[in-house]
Order: sequence, then structure tokens, then C-alpha cells
Amino acid sequence: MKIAIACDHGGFRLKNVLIENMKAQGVEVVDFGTYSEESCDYPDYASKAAKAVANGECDRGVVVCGTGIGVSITANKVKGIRCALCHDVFSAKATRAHNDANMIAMGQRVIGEGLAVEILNAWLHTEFEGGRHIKRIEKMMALERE
Ligand SMILES: O=C(CO)[C@H](O)[C@H](O)[C@H](O)COP(=O)(O)O
Repeated sequence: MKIAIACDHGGFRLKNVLIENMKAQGVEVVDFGTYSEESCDYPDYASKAAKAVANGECDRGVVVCGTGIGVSITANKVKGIRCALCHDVFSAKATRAHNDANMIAMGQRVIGEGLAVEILNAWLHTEFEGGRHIKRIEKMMALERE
């Protein structure tokens, strides 16, 4: 699996923890920045990761900022993206199983690193259930074409 990842200054330290966790599992990671804690604008980086997922360069994506909100809103502006803001393991599993979320967002200022790694791993390793959820996702994605 190839994962796009991006953050702003408010998510930089957590992004690095998540990258190390994924690399330790043999997951390929493409880091779209930012690369320091210098203040920057989260749309510049979250959009790069989201576009890499939308165009197929990466299979799925992870975005991090202070709250996870700015990066998730940004990612969801890119056609084809279903980015879920998750700060608990149950939601991370459910958004893969039910929403087939192709991106996850988290906030470095909201949760600790240990929980963030558990959430990421739950999201990475949960498959989409299909079935009744397929038509619901189709209805969501049809909104992009209106
Ligand atoms: O976009 C956000 C909130 O929706 C992120 O949490 C940002 O990291 C945050 O807004 C950055 O704030 P700062 O005061 O400029 O560090």
C-alpha cells in the first residue's frame, strides 16, 4: 500500500510519528510536507496529498494539522476524496468499513501520539464492507457532479 501524507506546522511532529509507524510495517509513504514547524497554510499541503490519492499516485492518504479540521475540509474539496476526521478507534474502523474513506485526518493538538498510532493502524487495516454501503457512497459522490 502506498500512502500520501501531509501536515501543517501544527501537525508536523505527529506526522513524523505516523510516518515511522507506517514505514516499520513496510508501508510505502510519500511525504508531501510541510517539512518543519515553521508556520504555513494547511491547504497548501493537504491539497497535495489529496490530489495524489485522487489521481491514483497513492492508494490512500493521511493529513494532520492542529485539530485535523482544516486539513480534512481541504481534502474533501478534492473530487474523489472521502476524508474522515477521526480521534477514536471505533470511528477509524467504521469509516473504512462503511464509508470506504480514502483519507484520514487527525489533530496533533487533540490526541496523544499513542492513540493516534492506534487510530491510524485501525484505519489502515480495516477493509470496506461493500454491500448496503455501496449505494450510499455512490449517492455521496454523485453530489460532486451536480
Ligand atoms: O486548520 C486548523 C484548524 O482547522 C489547524 O488546526 C491548524 O493547524 C491551525 O489553525 C494552525 O493554527 P496556528 O495558530 O497558526 O498555529
